[in-house]
Amino acid sequence: MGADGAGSAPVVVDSLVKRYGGRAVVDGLTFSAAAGAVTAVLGPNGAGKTTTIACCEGLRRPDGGSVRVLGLDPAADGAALRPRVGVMLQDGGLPTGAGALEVLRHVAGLHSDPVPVDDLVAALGLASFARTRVRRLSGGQRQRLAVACALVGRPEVVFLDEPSAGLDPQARLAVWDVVTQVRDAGACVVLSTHLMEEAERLADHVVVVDGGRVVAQGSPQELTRTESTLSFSATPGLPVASLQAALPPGTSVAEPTAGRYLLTGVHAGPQVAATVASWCATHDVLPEGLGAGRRTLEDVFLDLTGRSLR
Ligand SMILES: Nc1ncnc2c1ncn2[C@@H]1O[C@H](COP(=O)(O)OP(=O)(O)OP(=O)(O)O)[C@@H](O)[C@H]1O
Repeated sequence: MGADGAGSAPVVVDSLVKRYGGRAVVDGLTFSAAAGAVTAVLGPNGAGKTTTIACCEGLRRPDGGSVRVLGLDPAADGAALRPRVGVMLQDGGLPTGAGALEVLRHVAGLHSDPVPVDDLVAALGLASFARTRVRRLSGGQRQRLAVACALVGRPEVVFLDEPSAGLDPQARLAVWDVVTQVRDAGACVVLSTHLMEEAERLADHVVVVDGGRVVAQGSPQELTRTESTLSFSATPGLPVASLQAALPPGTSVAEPTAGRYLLTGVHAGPQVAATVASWCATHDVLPEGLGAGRRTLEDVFLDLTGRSLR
């Protein structure tokens, strides 16, 4: 979705560059995020996700390229965007002296048609710490409160920086449910994450970022689609050209990370598996985990960058 109709999308990031001390930590990043969809900016620590989201929120000024949110410049048009955009910062950014519910009520009061606070309290499990001061909340509690504050104003666009980082599995599911509801109500949700599962479960469009650049983007299905893939693990440094030569023409064999072998361009049927097993036997190699399967986003990232997301 996200890349289609980019000109009219609620969020359009075009060739964004952000430098710190002369180093481009965001280096020509382009993507757009559609209404009624979750767009996940997925990448490892330091990939530039927070910086990108901060530029979208108007908290950082781009050094190059442009960001448009609802057709406006977030760095210059903050006052016009504030009522229409929900923001959740990675460190919470909440007043620490007030009680959790007090903070949420206060934020709700800034909006003309807020979501009933009790609904968010129930959906995100905030009741048990409603009266606790923000500074005394655990990281996960603070995180859930920050998500509630980002959503309470029924924003047209929501930016969530690592919304479920540090949450226990139950709280994570609660956040995913709420985000899905907001998306289904028509909002444009942009979130950053390094959690593969979060991107796979939540996102309609995934922008895979590494070193401040987009290395791939598409729906999780598009990114992981492949007619057939066969993989196995074995001793690093096997002669892949020799294995490739033993397989049907069009097959390609790669070792994206040491000791992990990936076959693409071939129908991964029993014959191919048998050929791999036989080649391994000839080379005195035990192929562990030899099997066909859909690639995960983790595989995609690994294949594109040679590194793991975690
Ligand atoms: N204010 C700053 N001054 C200098 N360098 C910065 C600043 N903010 C971020 N960086 C650097 O920019 C790079 C990208 O950081 P960013 O926080 O955008 O990455 P990220 O993808 O969000 O990572 P994480 O998953 O760890 O939050 C990192 O190398 C970081 O150290």
